[in-house]
Amino acid sequence: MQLLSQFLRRNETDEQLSDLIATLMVACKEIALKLRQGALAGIHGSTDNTNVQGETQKKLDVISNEILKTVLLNHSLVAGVASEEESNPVPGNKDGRFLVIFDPLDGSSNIDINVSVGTIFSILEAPAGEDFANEAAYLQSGRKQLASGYVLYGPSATLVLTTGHGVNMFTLSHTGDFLLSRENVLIPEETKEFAINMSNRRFWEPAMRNYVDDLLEGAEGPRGKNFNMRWVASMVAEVHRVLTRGGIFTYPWDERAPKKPGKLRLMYEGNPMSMLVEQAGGLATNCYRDIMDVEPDDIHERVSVALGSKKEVEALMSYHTGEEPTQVD
Ligand SMILES: O=P(O)(O)OC[C@H]1O[C@](O)(COP(=O)(O)O)[C@@H](O)[C@@H]1O
Ligand SMILES: [Mg+2]
Ligand SMILES: [Mg+2]
Repeated sequence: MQLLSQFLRRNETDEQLSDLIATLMVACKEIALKLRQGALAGIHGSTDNTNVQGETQKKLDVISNEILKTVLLNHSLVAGVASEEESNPVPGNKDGRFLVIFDPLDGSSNIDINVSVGTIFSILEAPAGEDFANEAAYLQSGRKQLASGYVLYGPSATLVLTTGHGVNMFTLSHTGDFLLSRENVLIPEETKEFAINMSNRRFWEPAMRNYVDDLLEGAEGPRGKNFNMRWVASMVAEVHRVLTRGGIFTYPWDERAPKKPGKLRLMYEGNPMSMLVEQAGGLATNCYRDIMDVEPDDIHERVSVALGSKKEVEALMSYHTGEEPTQVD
């Protein structure tokens, strides 16, 4: 069994980047421990606070955010962090080399019902001479990411990581180490499984309605095969399924908030997951173009997401031939 640190060394990963990833895992292990204790650790329920996204913060959203901030900002290589749960980026060491962007707890609605949640992260180079309290330094496209990944807190805690050379999985052992459990993950090109929140159907673009309607027609319809559907309501769990056995996951634009390009966040969710999916041979798009090509204007910017098995995402895109829906003001 190979330790995460041994694996990174064997693959000649930049030493400072490896050091940062190890530090991130210190924080994720702490979150995993809290989750394991569940109600006994006082992590269930909501706070009275609303975050910058306008969402009520769960207790564990706040706890995870604090753990990540404390651990990362104590690291000399970290110039600053940006979090889904923070209104503004938080500066670290002005001479640090990295920026870390994270969704401390993804799938928050699942905490209280004991279903999988996760931490998603994206690592960027800190541009020299910038003010790391200001979001301008962080507004880099997904293509600039040095590394990205997530830790899925499920029946086992699993780190899924890319440093730009494929995707690998590491499972947290009883000794507290992340051990290599799956190497060179590749997403099958074709699938018969899709994931979308069907309750929003009436708000989607006609192209998305037509695509999903055709999937539902099954073997008798234009797609000529039967599809199955899954919806966990934790992006980490959905992406993990896609990376493990293929599939398509989409949270598309919808007209409930027409000025927002989608529900999910470009910097905290869209970009890191897109890097993993592309590195595993899949596609990650906003239905019209690659998510990692979107130039961010705002640290909390939203994005429409359609990712997974290459041929299925291409099939979805072939329905989207018109103009992209309006983006932010
Ligand atoms: O409840 P809905 O609308 O189906 O949304 C589920 C989606 O929202 C999210 O929970 C958003 O993430 P957060 O929990 O970090 O806000 C995704 O993980 C998931 O895909
Ligand atoms: Mg999230
Ligand atoms: Mg979150």
